[in-house]
Amino acid sequence: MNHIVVIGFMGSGKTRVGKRLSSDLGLTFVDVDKVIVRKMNMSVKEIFQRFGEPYYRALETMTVKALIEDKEKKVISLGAGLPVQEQNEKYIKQLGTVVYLKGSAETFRKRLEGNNNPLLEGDNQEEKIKKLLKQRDPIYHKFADIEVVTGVKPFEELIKEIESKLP
Ligand SMILES: Nc1ncnc2c1ncn2[C@@H]1O[C@H](COP(=O)(O)OP(=O)(O)OP(=O)(O)O)[C@@H](O)[C@H]1O
Ligand SMILES: O=C(O)C1=C[C@@H](O)[C@@H](O)[C@H](O)C1
Ligand SMILES: [Mg+2]
Repeated sequence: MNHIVVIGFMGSGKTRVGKRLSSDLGLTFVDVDKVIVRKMNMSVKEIFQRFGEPYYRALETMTVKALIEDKEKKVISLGAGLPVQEQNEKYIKQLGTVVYLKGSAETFRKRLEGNNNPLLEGDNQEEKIKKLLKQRDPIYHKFADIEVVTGVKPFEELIKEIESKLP
């Protein structure tokens, strides 16, 4: 399918950018985390706590597979950890045009203050963000058809840049 797929680290703006692209382009917006939360009627944190991370990852893969079969073109934001799971590699490529919102650990640290994500729980959020970003950035880069940097220019300009690069 030829969806528009927004990827990037936690706080990179996948939801905000995805929603805006969908309204500009007249397409439905789908946030994979939200699809799962709705289906399970539980927060991401609760799913991690009750069933464990591998279970959440399996739900992500199921959701992506269903979206590949969805014939209505959409803007889709993927969970930040989804592209990192090897089992999803072949599916992401089948989803559509991938837009990577790249950014610095400092940008994400500021945006993620008070965030409830299970992977950033506890002390030293800054170190956790740096370590995860270092590991994940090359993976996001590998999937990107379009790569833009978030946190350096105003939101409106970022949207214009992405829209000018879309096929
Ligand atoms: N280009 C931008 N400039 C400034 N702030 C932004 C920009 N994009 C997003 N933000 C802000 O950063 C925060 C995180 O954005 P958003 O929730 O869209 O990120 P996300 O990638 O969906 O995060 P998550 O992985 O946690 O779902 C929000 O407060 C949002 O308004
Ligand atoms: O970065 C991650 O691995 C995650 C990000 C969130 O969007 C959720 O998908 C979940 O908390 C895992
Ligand atoms: Mg989001």
